[in-house]
Amino acid sequence: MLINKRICFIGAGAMAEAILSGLIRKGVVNSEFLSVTNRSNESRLHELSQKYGVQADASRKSEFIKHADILMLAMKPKDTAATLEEIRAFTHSGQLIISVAAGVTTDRISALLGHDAPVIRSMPNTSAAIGQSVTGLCGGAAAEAIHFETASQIFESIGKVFQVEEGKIDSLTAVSGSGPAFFYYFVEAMLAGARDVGLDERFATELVQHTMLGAANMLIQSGKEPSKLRVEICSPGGTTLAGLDVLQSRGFEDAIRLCVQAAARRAAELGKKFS
Ligand SMILES: NC(=O)C1=CN([C@@H]2O[C@H](COP(=O)(O)OP(=O)(O)OC[C@H]3O[C@@H](n4cnc5c(N)ncnc54)[C@H](OP(=O)(O)O)[C@@H]3O)[C@@H](O)[C@H]2O)C=CC1
Ligand SMILES: O=C(O)[C@@H]1CCC=N1
Repeated sequence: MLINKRICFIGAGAMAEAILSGLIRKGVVNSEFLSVTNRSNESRLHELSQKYGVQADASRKSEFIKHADILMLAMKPKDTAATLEEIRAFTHSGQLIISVAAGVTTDRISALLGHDAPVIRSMPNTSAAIGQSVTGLCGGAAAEAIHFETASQIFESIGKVFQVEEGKIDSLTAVSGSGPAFFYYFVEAMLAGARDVGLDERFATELVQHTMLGAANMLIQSGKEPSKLRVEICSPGGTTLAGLDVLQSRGFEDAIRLCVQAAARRAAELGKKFS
């Protein structure tokens, strides 16, 4: 066991489950040190308590929060203000606050808490569910190296961790937070294309899954630039160039760049909207 601290999750959704299951699976925190709270869904708390052995009793919400060393804010950005107003009386400046809420700034969280507890803002992604998240971390004014170390330990249990300045976290959100969805959309389109050229769905799914996996591993293991890897596949007058010509003429690169820009803009807008 690496972290000997009580962690209370405020929010019991998909992201909370991905993180707490990673912590337990990797033995970073003993399940007895974990508590989970939500707004009203008691059956969800029961499910998490049965599945992971965490403390999840709706009637003990204020007690869990008071006694926690770390509060993990895992509610939707739109619910952050109401939630912090509800729980602030049970929080104190000796706690480490870690938020996963997209767009909500550390200043905003501190203002809502009304004290100067250290705040770390994180941006994981849904691959956390299989221990392969990419998580960005940034800190508020009171966050020190020790707080980053603790947060890194937590998020390393569900994948890779990168520390960034807060000014860059909206951009990171667009790339690694939303990125899996953009990738899945590309895969959906590949599957539709595979059907168009006469492959049956199950076979096409296997072909596409393993092709994407191999290509992703090539990117990491070969150390080559993606453009070089792409060019290596293109035979003059061959199939790949025939396909790429269509992507280029249909503005594929522009579409992806505008997509990432729009996502980053929305992260910033969420921050303003909930500030
Ligand atoms: N999905 C993704 O890819 C990523 C999401 N995130 C962030 O993670 C956060 C959580 O997302 P996700 O897990 O998908 O959300 P969910 O909607 O699955 O879960 C939200 C949880 O917040 C709880 N909640 C709301 N109000 C309160 C309250 N007052 N007190 C305690 N709990 C409360 C809800 O409880 P109840 O059900 O009872 O209403 C629910 O358990 C979001 O802020 C999102 O931006 C970050 C990175 C990636
Ligand atoms: O779509 C969203 O707002 C969240 C943040 C990153 C992934 N999902």
